[in-house]
Amino acid sequence: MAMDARGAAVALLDAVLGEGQMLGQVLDDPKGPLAGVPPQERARAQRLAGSVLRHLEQADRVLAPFLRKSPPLTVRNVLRLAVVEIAVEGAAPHGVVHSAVDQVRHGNRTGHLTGLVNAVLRKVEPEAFAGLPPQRMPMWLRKPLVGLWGREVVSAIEAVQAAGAPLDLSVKPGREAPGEALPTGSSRVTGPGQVSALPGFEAGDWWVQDAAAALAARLLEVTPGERVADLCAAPGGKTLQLAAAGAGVVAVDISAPRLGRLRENLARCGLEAEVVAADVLQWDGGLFDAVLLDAPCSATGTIRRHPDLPFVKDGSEIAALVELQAALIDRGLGMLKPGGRLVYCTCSLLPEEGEAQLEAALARHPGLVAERVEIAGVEPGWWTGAGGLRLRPDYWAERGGMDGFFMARLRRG
Ligand SMILES: C[S@@+](CC[C@H](N)C(=O)[O-])C[C@H]1O[C@@H](n2cnc3c(N)ncnc32)[C@H](O)[C@@H]1O
Repeated sequence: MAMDARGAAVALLDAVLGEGQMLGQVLDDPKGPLAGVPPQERARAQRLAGSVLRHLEQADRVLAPFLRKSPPLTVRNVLRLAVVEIAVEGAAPHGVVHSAVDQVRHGNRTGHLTGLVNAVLRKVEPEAFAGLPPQRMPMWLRKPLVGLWGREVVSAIEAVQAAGAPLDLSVKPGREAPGEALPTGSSRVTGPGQVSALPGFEAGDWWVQDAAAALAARLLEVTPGERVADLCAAPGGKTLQLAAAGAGVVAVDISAPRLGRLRENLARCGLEAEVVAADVLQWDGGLFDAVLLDAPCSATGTIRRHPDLPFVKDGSEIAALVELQAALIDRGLGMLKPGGRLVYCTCSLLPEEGEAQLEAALARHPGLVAERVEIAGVEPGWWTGAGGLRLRPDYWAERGGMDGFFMARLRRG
């Protein structure tokens, strides 16, 4: 029997919480647990698993009084899904309980736990959910952020993360996109739906890109005809912006599969760029008027779109990333013509991948300056004293927030 959306959601949760896999990895794996699940069911499963991961702490709190002994992970995930569906998704309890019992009955060596699942789900009070604070970030991330911005800001970020992310679109000049126009020029679509079904998708009038991410290319302010390198470019949101602004773009990334997506995006939107598969640290493409460097990072600014991240990452890779980011900055600066500019950005909340990288780059390169420029919709308070732009998920909280990002524009003397 083909797996339905609930079964697929539990399989996703098992892979994230049991095997430390990211949701995208599991969904893209042709031999993974979701192989053969029809697209609509997969999409619903992804949405449900995401909702559970955003509310796992509360679900466990609500379930705890009724579980003297912790059942196997897959049964816990069935219970968590049921509680979240009722309390957060507003599903009818009767159908949810019936489905949960059914899943456990037909599961791998879980049939003997149907009675427990039935009894627990009939006792829990999903209303108890409402009084609980939003799920906290893991301590390795939360602690430094509380030190930096205080508890209130961190709680506001967590509230935005729990609500999930709307869909932001960057619009090709002269075209239109559905949704609400944001102050920085992106369009925001709320509510679930298939991206490819939105008006203008086939025509390539817009592409999906978080509103905060879209500010990096704006900060670079390219003009038509400039030679621009987009380093670490795939899947290409920023390449599309630079190409749409009329620059001659060379897009470089180390990952061939991700560059495949970049090429698809260029083709759909009728835009052009030279695409190079290479390690930026080894690549020599001559000199450029401007460079955009979107360096690999902890991606801790994207938790509202990637609720699996806090359960898979533990911060152990950050030191190596910080080293790589500094090497990439130095390489990118070396590609600039005299007087050229480089925008460095990361979708990280952590200062070592943002503010501290700016400070260290300025110290390593005498004559280098950080430039602050006017960007429509960017509030003065988002700039740091050193001339970087710190974007936090709780900015525009009432509208659904934005990704956390740090970006800075550096000019070579
Ligand atoms: C944050 S993502 C880039 C997102 C992209 N700029 C966009 O706007 O769609 C970071 C990218 O860096 C690439 N990458 C990591 N190390 C690299 C290296 N040494 N050389 C080139 N690309 C690298 C990864 O493959 C990944 O696609």
